[in-house]
Amino acid sequence: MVDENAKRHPFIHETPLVQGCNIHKGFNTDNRRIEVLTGLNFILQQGETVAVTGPSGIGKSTLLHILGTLDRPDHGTLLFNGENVFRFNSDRLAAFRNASIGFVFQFHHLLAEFSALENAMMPLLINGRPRGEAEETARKLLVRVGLDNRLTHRVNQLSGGEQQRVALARALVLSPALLLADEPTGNLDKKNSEHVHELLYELNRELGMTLVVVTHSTALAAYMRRRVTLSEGRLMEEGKQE
Ligand SMILES: Nc1ncnc2c1ncn2[C@@H]1O[C@H](COP(=O)(O)OP(=O)(O)OP(=O)(O)O)[C@@H](O)[C@H]1O
Repeated sequence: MVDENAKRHPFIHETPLVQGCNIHKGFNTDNRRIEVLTGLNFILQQGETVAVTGPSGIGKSTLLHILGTLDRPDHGTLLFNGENVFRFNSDRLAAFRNASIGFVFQFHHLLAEFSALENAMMPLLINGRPRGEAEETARKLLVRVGLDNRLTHRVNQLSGGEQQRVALARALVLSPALLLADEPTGNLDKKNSEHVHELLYELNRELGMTLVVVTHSTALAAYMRRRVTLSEGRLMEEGKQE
């Protein structure tokens, strides 16, 4: 269907997936306050891939936690599909986060005593999906990330790279609109890192989720179509690549 408004105003785009307006965040430490984010403005379009880089301690994880709605800004608004999510009550915010945002962190918080399949199924079961459906969805994603032969291995029997791929499958089972990754390959060797970089790239192409990756790795940043650097509390755009 043709959007009449878009036809009249071709320069008006659809509502962005995420819009951050004047985001401020600081912390009180001992008897001192540090201002980490000092007025961030950004837009994340549906399906785009963004690398966030910047020196250690500059606030990259802080930004990712706010994007993931795990932490609130001191000032400013975060809109998802035009909705101010920090106005949701805590139950609605938790349900929104569960359904819309996937997380892949360096320390992936998998349950070591459970199998790869059980870990990947977990978000679906928590979401109330029937066990059979949860198992099938999780199995498909684990096969997709190359773990066909590791489905019933316990997490503590898997290599670091394999564990990170389980974490990736788990983050994607609910088809989130936004996938947030914080140093997803920070503890992996070169070969395993490269595999996870390729997977992130390919899964974004196949599934169309928006992907934001915080990384010190120039190799991983190079896979993202957009790169931004956090510097002195602000975001600087580094350029685009198609
Ligand atoms: N809960 C907190 N309480 C106090 N200070 C905090 C808290 N969380 C983060 N900080 C401080 O805020 C600053 C930004 O931290 P953040 O973890 O976001 O940096 P980063 O850019 O992700 O660093 P790295 O690349 O080393 O992981 C740091 O100086 C950190 O010590």
